[in-house]
Amino acid sequence: MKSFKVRGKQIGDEAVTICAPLCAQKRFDLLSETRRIVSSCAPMVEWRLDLCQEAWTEETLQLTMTALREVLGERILLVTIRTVEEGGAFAAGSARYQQLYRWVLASGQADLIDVEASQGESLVASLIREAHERQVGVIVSSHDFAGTPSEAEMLARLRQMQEAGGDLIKLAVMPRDATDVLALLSVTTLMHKEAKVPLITMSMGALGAISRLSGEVFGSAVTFASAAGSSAPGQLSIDLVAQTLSLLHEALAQEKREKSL
Ligand SMILES: O=C1C[C@@](O)(C(=O)O)C[C@@H](O)[C@@H]1O
Repeated sequence: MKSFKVRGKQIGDEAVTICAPLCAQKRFDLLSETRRIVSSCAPMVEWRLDLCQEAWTEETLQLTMTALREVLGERILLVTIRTVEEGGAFAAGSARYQQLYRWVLASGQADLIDVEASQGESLVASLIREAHERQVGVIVSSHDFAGTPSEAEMLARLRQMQEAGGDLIKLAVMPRDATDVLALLSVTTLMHKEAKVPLITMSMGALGAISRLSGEVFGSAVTFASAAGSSAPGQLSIDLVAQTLSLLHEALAQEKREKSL
């Protein structure tokens, strides 16, 4: 697996990066929520733009992005518009989807944007091109809140998102039982071996929580954990996630050191 450098930090090297979602529903609450996140250990923040109910104009969005950046400092800022079809709140259609992302890119404040693969090849390709012109990275993503597809289907989706040109690729699925969690982890390990870009996967809900803690073992580069609100079922509190990740990281690092002696 390759890593991806963003804002001077490497995503996809050994240690898993923690990303805290910013879920404010009103523009008025955004900065106070951002300050709560900033007081946590999150090196990366995801602004869920779809959750913030506001009649955005280019001006208000850019002012908001600038204000967010001021509070976030050097933390990585990912901006996400999650559609209703994939578990989010955005229902305004693809023209508005593209317009909002264009304004986000024009603000010069985002480090990464999340583009759903289901938006279709041509929209995904043009958003990737526009993002790259502004040195912004793109996570191409796919979410299934209704279930966990077969391993073959999950692998095919991941390969397709890599083909589409994502700098990172992300798959979130909902387990019905423990076997579904194993299927997601198994696909993650397989893809981790062949992928040319960092991979982010999660099995959602309480059943899948283990997948949010075990990225270093199976090959998922980023985990979403809650510092000021949760954006998906199964997200755990950031402090517990950070402790568990470092426990596992230290165990793996120690074994590596011992083997190299
Ligand atoms: O794609 C993802 C992953 C996620 O759905 C999760 O399960 O943690 C949370 C979303 O905010 C994010 O955009």
